[in-house]
Amino acid sequence: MSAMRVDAKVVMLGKESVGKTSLVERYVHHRFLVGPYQNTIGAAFVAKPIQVGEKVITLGIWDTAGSERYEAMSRIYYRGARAAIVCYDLTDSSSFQRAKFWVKELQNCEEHCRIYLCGTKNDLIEGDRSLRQIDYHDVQDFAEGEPSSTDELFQKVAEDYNSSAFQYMTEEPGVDLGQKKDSIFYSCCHSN
Ligand SMILES: Nc1nc2c(ncn2[C@@H]2O[C@H](COP(=O)(O)OP(=O)(O)OP(=O)(O)O)[C@@H](O)[C@H]2O)c(=O)[nH]1
Repeated sequence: MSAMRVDAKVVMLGKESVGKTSLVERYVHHRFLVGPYQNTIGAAFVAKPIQVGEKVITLGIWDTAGSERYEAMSRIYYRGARAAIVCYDLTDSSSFQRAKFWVKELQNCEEHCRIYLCGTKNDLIEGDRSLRQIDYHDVQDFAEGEPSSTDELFQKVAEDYNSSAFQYMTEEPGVDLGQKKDSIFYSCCHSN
């Protein structure tokens, strides 16, 4: 089996059980995990080619373990990432605090990493609005965007990477390609 060339490293971050693995499974394998919840140990990797215009961009997606026990390992996995999908569970306010922790850390440590904040388990709040613990206005202070499908989220990651790589080739040397601190993209993923 030949190895696939990865264009951009993407890291999934967020509190345990927010649904990072499920999001990746849904996107890459079009399946929703059933059965008892199995927490990720360390991290899992999958490469996913995505069509962007006439090009194919291959994302190397690292799905990290959300348990705080593995926090030091997650730091290793986000190093050099061009994008981070920071997930929180819309029905769990503590997961939003944890997401803010990762956003701050990435902003301080990985200036070329674009940040995508993703609210998960939208289906639960669609079934019962009272379960919602994080209001859309709470995220508006530091992120902007629209509810989107999992496909749309990863497509945006690939397109943003592609346009920043293009900028890199055409801009003058010394131009800062880091994401502006106030331009975090927000997505509240619903099933495709
Ligand atoms: N209702 C609902 N449940 C979900 C959704 N996504 C994940 N879950 C459930 O939440 C639990 C945790 O999902 P995972 O995808 O394993 O969570 P994780 O963030 O990868 O967890 P760690 O590996 O511990 O970091 C599982 O029981 C999933 O079935 C969703 O969109 N809706």
